[in-house]
Amino acid sequence: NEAAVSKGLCRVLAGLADADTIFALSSGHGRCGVAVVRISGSAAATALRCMVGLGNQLPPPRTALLRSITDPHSKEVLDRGLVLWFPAPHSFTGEDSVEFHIHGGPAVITAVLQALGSVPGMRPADAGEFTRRAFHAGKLDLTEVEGLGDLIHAETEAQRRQALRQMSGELGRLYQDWSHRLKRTLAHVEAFIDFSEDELIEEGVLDQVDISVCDLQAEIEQHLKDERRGERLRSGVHVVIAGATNAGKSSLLNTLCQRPAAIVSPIAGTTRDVVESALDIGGFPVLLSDTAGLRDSPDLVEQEGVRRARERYREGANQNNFLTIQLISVQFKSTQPERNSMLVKQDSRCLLVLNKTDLLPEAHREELNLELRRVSGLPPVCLISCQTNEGLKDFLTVCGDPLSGAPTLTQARHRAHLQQCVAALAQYRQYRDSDLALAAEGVRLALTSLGRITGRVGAEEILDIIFKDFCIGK
Ligand SMILES: Nc1nc2c(c(=O)[nH]1)N(C=O)[C@@H](CNc1ccc(C(=O)N[C@@H](CCC(=O)O)C(=O)O)cc1)CN2
Ligand SMILES: Nc1nc2c(ncn2[C@@H]2O[C@H](COP(=O)(O)OP(=O)(O)OP(=O)(O)O)[C@@H](O)[C@H]2O)c(=O)[nH]1
Repeated sequence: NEAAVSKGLCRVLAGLADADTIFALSSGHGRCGVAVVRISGSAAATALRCMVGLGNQLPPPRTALLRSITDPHSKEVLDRGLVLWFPAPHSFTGEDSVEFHIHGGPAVITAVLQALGSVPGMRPADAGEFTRRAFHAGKLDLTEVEGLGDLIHAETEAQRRQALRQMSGELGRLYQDWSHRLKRTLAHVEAFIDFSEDELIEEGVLDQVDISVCDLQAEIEQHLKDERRGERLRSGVHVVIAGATNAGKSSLLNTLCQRPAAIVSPIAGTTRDVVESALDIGGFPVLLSDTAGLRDSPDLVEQEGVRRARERYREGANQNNFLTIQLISVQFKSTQPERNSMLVKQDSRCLLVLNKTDLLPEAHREELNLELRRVSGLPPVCLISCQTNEGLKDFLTVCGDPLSGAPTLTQARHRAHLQQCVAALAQYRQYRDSDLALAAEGVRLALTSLGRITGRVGAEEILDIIFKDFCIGK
């Protein structure tokens, strides 16, 4: 009972906290031309009235006015800036909101924030609190909130595009559509359970349900089969260049990052340390590593380099955002160690690239390509030359894996819920003939899993996780 009381108390306190009016600097910190201070909550109008001379009226909604902004107590003018009034519910948060667009000097910002803090009922916002309020007001679903968070962190074009699509509700709509279909399906199953004995409902209804469940499961499974492209784009890809000594690994790194980051020399075994460079390849954020060429060497320093290279491949084997470029020189045939240096485990996350094509007569290319496939068992082979830059464009296209039209899964969280959804649909199919109540429960579970993605179910527990990456003022 005590626990219940304290839980209730917490909820009341949380309710009170939510009733606060919050304010924050929404533009970035540091000197800037214009800074935006946002205010949201029931006291927003009060703050506006006591800091801006407006007479008796509030300004027309969503219209910028140039006004003096004053301290509510001393009446001193703090700045002259633009003032906007967004009455509820037509604001970002859905609450009464005000914006001050002021000059970006640190002293101006501090003075305005201090003045706001002195207005009763106002407090500084926590990180992500404006967006949290927008979520609670139903302005955004969780996938849109996540999209917004990603947009703020986006560093490359492809990241920006993916985040914007998600923020605009593309992914949310897909999950919402699946939810609606499942709800209809569940209604049919429940109707069948309730009414079939009275023969008020025909047998065919369940066949229809079977088809819907099957179709949906297939669609979700297809959506899951994306090789985690969306997630990779979100978090970036780690690419390691592997291969024998002198294959041209350092040359490739230098060509891609357009600066002499790694030492290139005709002496085999030049690279020892792992050399890293952050790149933007076709909009994908990529961390590229050059490693020591794999070979047995009596040189102690080179042995350490080879050990570090192997360690890097091993680390990568367990990460899903890891790609290996297996680089091979066209001269590989003549050198047995090159063959030995090929990575043992080769899969779709390993790209076979053939370097130094400038040394290869045109007529020999196809032959070599075939030979390579035979030796490596890998399908796509890119042919490039770091000397002439031939083939690099095609190589980047293959690497860049540009975004296709369909909305992509972007978060491991979504994947987990979708997998639960598929498992629950399988439960329907398993019990459909033996125990229809249990089968219906499967459909209900599947619906719950989908609801968790958009935050219609059990949002509170994950809100804190999502918002921890948000900045203050967002
Ligand atoms: N100055 C300023 N710029 C900004 C924001 C902001 O809050 N302030 N944003 C903050 O993220 C982004 C824009 N997002 C916004 C989203 C919704 C509404 C809004 O007022 N929505 C109302 C009315 C919609 C309409 O008129 O169509 C609503 O949803 O009811 C405002 C900004 C980026 N730029
Ligand atoms: N002709 C030709 N030579 C190349 C090409 N790419 C690299 N080379 C030369 O091949 C030699 C080895 O290049 P590196 O980039 O140092 O090779 P690496 O794989 O990093 O070598 P290690 O550090 O020994 O593992 C250098 O002399 C390069 O100039 C190419 O496309 N064509």
